[in-house]
Amino acid sequence: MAPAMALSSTDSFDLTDFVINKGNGVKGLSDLGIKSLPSQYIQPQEALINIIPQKSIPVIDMSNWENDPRVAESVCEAAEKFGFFQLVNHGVPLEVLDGVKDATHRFFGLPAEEKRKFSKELSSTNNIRFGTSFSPDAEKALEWKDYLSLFYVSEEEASVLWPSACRDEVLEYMKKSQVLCTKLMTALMEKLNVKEIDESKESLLMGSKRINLNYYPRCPNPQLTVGVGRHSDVSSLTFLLQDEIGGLYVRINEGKGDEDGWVHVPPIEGSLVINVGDALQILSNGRYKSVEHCVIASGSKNRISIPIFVNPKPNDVIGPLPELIAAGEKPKYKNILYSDYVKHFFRKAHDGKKTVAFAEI
Ligand SMILES: CC(C)(COP(=O)(O)OP(=O)(O)OC[C@H]1O[C@@H](n2cnc3c(N)ncnc32)[C@H](O)[C@@H]1OP(=O)(O)O)[C@@H](O)C(=O)NCCC(=O)NCCSC(=O)/C=C/c1ccc(O)cc1
Ligand SMILES: O=C(O)CCC(=O)C(=O)O
Ligand SMILES: [Fe+2]
Repeated sequence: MAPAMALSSTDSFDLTDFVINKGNGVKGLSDLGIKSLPSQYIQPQEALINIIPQKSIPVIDMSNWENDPRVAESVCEAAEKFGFFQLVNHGVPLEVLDGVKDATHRFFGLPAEEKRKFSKELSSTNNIRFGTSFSPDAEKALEWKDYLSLFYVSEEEASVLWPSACRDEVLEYMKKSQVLCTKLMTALMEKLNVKEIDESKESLLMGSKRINLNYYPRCPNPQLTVGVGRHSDVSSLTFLLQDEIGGLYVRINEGKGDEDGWVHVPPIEGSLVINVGDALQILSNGRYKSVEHCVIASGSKNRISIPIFVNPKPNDVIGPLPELIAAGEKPKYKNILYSDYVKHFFRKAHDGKKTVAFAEI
């Protein structure tokens, strides 16, 4: 490791150049051994959260999925009430989960010049992007996170273009989680009286996938910044694999008096965290909740997480499902081209639940 450094505003060190342009990311900063947080990462006070220690999101054991309908019922209930739950005994092999976690460390352990080949500026395709923070051009304060984002098109494209340090393990994880994805979507749809997932529904619910590898290095003054600011996902469902460090917080009882606050999602070995995204909130006409969440940085450990965002296809038009409107529900959202919705999300800084207002009637 490089000798410990103190960066201050008087140093001639060009942080943007080092972190963003040269591809060192916040991992590069952390590896320098800096002793205090650079001012660019200091978040305004309102970004920091009120934590409720005694509450949690549901943990659902899927062992009896096939012969006990109460398991599917509890998934639907959790998606309605919390928008977030953890699954254990979900059927995705533990070796596959360990494999993709190792691969994530392998990718971020590459030299900056290697990772930078996948940056927006140098990548040969928009479907692959290595970056830092969320939307550095639009943010008042940067976020303490590096990422690799992979939009899945085909095995062929992945085998040619994805980084070899993580490609095989990422593909295996995506493949092995598909059965679980179909099970959950089928149950969530049945509860809405949508009996069959035909080709067009399949496209709307799970027509495209993006996987992100997130790296949150050890941070000096972690309480002054965020790993990821408050946001809701724009997916239909997100499958999140986190390591043993912790730091993910979910909002509960939004705006409902003094219970309003944030609960920790404790790491459970072998579990997957599932959350509803904006697309499913819109499709279900607000029945399933896409809930705000954020990540607090760690002062002592390097954390990784690996979300699979299961989405509509970019060219799908999303809006409340026709079955719900036919049953007499008043639509709460307009029909909107999904790629327009996603572009709107990516072009601004994280701003809690505000993205969905873009689709509200
Ligand atoms: C609109 C997409 C994303 C890109 O299409 P494109 O034709 O390549 O469009 P652009 O290259 O013009 O990208 C639009 C904007 O999004 C930005 N962007 C393009 N991918 C990215 C990218 N992975 N990352 C962060 N900016 C990007 C991109 O930089 C650009 O911003 P700007 O340069 O300011 O105009 C297109 O692939 C699409 O419709 N995909 C649909 C499936 C999809 O990706 N769904 C999103 C699931 S991701 C999700 O739910 C949550 C993600 C998330 C991620 C980080 C968090 O901190 C929190 C949450
Ligand atoms: O790192 C985590 O636990 C969550 C990350 C997240 O919310 C996201 O990538 O959308
Ligand atoms: Fe998220």
